[in-house]
Amino acid sequence: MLVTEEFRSGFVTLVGRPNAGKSTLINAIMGKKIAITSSTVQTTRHRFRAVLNRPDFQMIMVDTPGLHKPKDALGEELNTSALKALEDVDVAAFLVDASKPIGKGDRWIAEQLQRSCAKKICVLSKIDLADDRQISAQREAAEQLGQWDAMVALSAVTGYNVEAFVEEAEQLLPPGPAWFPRDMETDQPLEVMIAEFIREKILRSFNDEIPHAIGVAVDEFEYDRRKDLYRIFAIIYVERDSQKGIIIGKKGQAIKAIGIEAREDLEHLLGCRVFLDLSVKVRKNWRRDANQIRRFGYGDGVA
Ligand SMILES: Nc1nc2c(ncn2[C@@H]2O[C@H](COP(=O)(O)OP(=O)(O)OP(=O)(O)O)[C@@H](O)[C@H]2O)c(=O)[nH]1
Repeated sequence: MLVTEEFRSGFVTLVGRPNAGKSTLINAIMGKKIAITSSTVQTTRHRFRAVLNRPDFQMIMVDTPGLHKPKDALGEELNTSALKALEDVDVAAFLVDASKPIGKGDRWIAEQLQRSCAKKICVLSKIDLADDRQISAQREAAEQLGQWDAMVALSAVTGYNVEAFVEEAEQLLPPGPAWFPRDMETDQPLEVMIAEFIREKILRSFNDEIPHAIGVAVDEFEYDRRKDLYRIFAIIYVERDSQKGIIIGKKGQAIKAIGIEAREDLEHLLGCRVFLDLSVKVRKNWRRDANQIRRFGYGDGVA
């Protein structure tokens, strides 16, 4: 590609408390589902990149696991991964949920951020859930948290001001050539995306302990050119026999429903029919086992 003087490119890391809306914002910017989202905190376990290609810039967005007080090895790995993503980035976007009071967690993240050399944008997210009074109070409170190069109040669900965020971030990117191929949208391997799309359906189907206790791995996937069909064999790992029973459900109803929903999403992602085989295995206490966490690719995404 011809690099003109005006072309800008660089890395924008999104950080915030769990559930602040980071993954939803990335999907809204990309105009398609790249990241999984759910109301369960700690949905994001992989640090991955989504690449926004426009004629005059390339913006590489880094989604990070929500920063929080870690309770186990998985939590620690996720925090380390998110903080690491602040090193060597051009822009850090700090998401603060506009509909919730600013808390200790937000203050701690803001402090970490102030140490980074990156340009900083404060994003007030989910403003569709807040009224004008709340938004302006949140704006004032966010200004007290640190020095920001820009502040944007937006809703990733309605799309309001999403483009304004992109424009602000673009202005803060340095001039430079594209770092990634111009047709690339994410650095997540297909296998990882498939496992994540399946995990999302489980997060959305169960409350409480189950979402945190599961890990999903693709055991095998192959494309049948003749039938234009992907055959995918995936394993859902749980920590206890009782959890296995819950995932499978009465007469296999629960796992069947997960399979149907996941298959629809995967057909959209892969652009062809999908045969999906899901099985459930117990791997005791995998969340305390750093090696197993890495095997799943959670945290740094390094298997
Ligand atoms: N109403 C509303 N809901 C939103 C908005 N953005 C995100 N959400 C919801 O908030 C929840 C969390 O969104 P995510 O994008 O998964 O949040 P996250 O910051 O990536 O979460 P972690 O993976 O836990 O770090 C989901 O249920 C989203 O649908 C928004 O602009 N408006």
